[in-house]
Parts: sequence; structure tokens; C-alpha cells
Amino acid sequence: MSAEIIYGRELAEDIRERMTKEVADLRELGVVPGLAVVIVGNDPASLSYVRGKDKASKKVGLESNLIELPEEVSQEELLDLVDRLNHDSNVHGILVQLPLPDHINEDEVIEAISPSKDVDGFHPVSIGRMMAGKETFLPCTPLGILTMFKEKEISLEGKHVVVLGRSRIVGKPIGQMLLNENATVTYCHSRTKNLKDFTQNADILIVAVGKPGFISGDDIKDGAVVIDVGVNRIEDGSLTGDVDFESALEKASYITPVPRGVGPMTITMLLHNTIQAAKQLNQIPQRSS
Ligand SMILES: Nc1nc2c(c(=O)[nH]1)N[C@@H](CN(C=O)c1ccc(C(=O)N[C@@H](CCC(=O)O)C(=O)O)cc1)CN2
Repeated sequence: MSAEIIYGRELAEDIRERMTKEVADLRELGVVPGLAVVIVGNDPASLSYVRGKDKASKKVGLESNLIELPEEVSQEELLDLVDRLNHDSNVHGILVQLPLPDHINEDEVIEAISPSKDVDGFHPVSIGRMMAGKETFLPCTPLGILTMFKEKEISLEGKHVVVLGRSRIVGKPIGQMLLNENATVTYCHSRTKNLKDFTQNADILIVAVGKPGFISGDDIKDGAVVIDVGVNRIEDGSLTGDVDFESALEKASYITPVPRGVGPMTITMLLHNTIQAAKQLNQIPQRSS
């Protein structure tokens, strides 16, 4: 068997085209969805992600404001900025790029963002609503994965999903979101024993551990759906995932590549959440993007 490759980049392009029309309609109504992206410090990967977010936002017609703060910014200054953005009626979505430097209390910053502008879906109110199965902002990478499943008509009902990784950004929320879709979810992490026993029994395997080639074809059940969330820069400067693509391709039914797989969907879902936030804050009825 050779798997079908799910190119998130192509899906993302289609979705962004639909969004461009939706934003044009909103602008006709006098609503210009506004996003503020805050980055602290000079981490090259983070800078490249926020610049990607800023560029993609502008391309679909959003008003994007990229705020770059020095590494030494204090907790108080950052909280003051978030407070100003919470009260700015031209800003509908606020995102603080993670990770933050060690001297910043990440939880306190996330909790300072108004839940009505929490387009990253990391605020405890958003997480609580997600756990209760209520409508809310969903974190962008998991929402991108869910959108891929929907666009490819991959059924989730009763499927055994194994999630490798338990981060705030991917692992924890994707498991809960798939549980909400009636999948049976197992979380595995660095302390899990006999990992193969889990991975080899997964109908859907989601790998978000940040270790190049951590999973190979041997670890995968025949016909499994394999979603690779790893973005690892290796010695030769190229990007590679957490899954050994060539060996997994032979076993899986569907697989996402790295690059051009899950990553581009992350930014697209941020645009989606920002448009939804602008509509909610302006009391405009929702429609799917
Ligand atoms: N506040 C947040 N911080 C972080 C998030 C997040 O969702 N919110 N996610 C990650 C990084 N991330 C977005 O911020 C992100 C990662 C990867 C990509 C992407 O498009 N990857 C491309 C390759 C890009 C490259 O060449 O470097 C791909 O996989 O094809 C987009 C966004 C951490 N922080």
C-alpha cells in the first residue's frame, strides 16, 4: 500500500481563497477584522512564524499589526500591552507567540487576553468551553488537523486515535477535540511504557514530539492515518517531521508531509479564528469559511 499524501498547503490555499471573499464582504459592511500578533525576542523560527502570520493575514484582507518586543521586556510591560489590545476596538484577535522567554510567566500572559479575542484558543475559558463541547476558539494546529480530516472525509467516529505528545499547543487539545468527535483517544508521552503497543494499534496516529524520525513504518498499523506535527530543522538546514516519511508511506492510508502538511493549516486557522472573532464582536451571524 502507498498512502495518499495530504498536502495541507494546497488545502490552506483553497480555504484562504474563500476567506478573502468573506473578508471583502465584511469590509463592505464596515467591519475590518483586525489581528495583533505579539512576539518577544529574536528566536529565528518564531520570527519566521509571526512574519508568516502577518503576511497571510494581510493577503486575505485582514488588518494585521505585528508587535516586536525586545527579549528584556518585563512581565508588567507585556501585560500592559495585552490590556491595551483588549480595549482596542480595531483589534479582534490577539496572539502572543510562544514560547516566551523564561522570565515571563506564560500562563499569566495568556490569562490576560480577553477570551473574546483569544484567537489562539489557549485561554482557560476557551479550553474549558472546548472540554465541555461548547462553541469556542479552538487552537490553530489541532483545528487545522480536524479541518484536514473533514476535507478528506476521514471518519473519526469510534476510531482509535493515539496522540504522541501532551503540549498545550497540540497534544492536549487535539485529543479532546477528537474525543468531542466520538473518537476513542489514547495519550502517550515521554514516560509511556511499551509505546509500540499503542502506536501499532492506532487507526489514527498523531505525532507531536519534536524528534526527527521518531516514528517509522514498523510502528504503524497497516492502513493507519498518520499526522506528523513535527517541524524539526536538521543539520543540513532542511525541515523534517517526527515520522520517517518513506517507511510510513508504505504502511499508512493517509499521511501528512513535513513541510507543506499541517504547518500551513495552522496559520490558516488563525485567520479563520480572527474572522470569527470580528464577526462575534460586531454581532454578525456566523457562516463557515
Ligand atoms: N501563540 C502560538 N505560538 C505557537 C503556535 C501557535 O499556534 N500559537 N504554534 C507553533 C508554531 N507555529 C505557529 O506559531 C507554526 C509552525 C509551523 C508553521 C508552518 O507553516 N510550517 C511550514 C514550514 C515553515 C518553514 O519553512 O519553516 C510547514 O510545515 O510546511 C506555521 C506555524 C509554536 N508557537
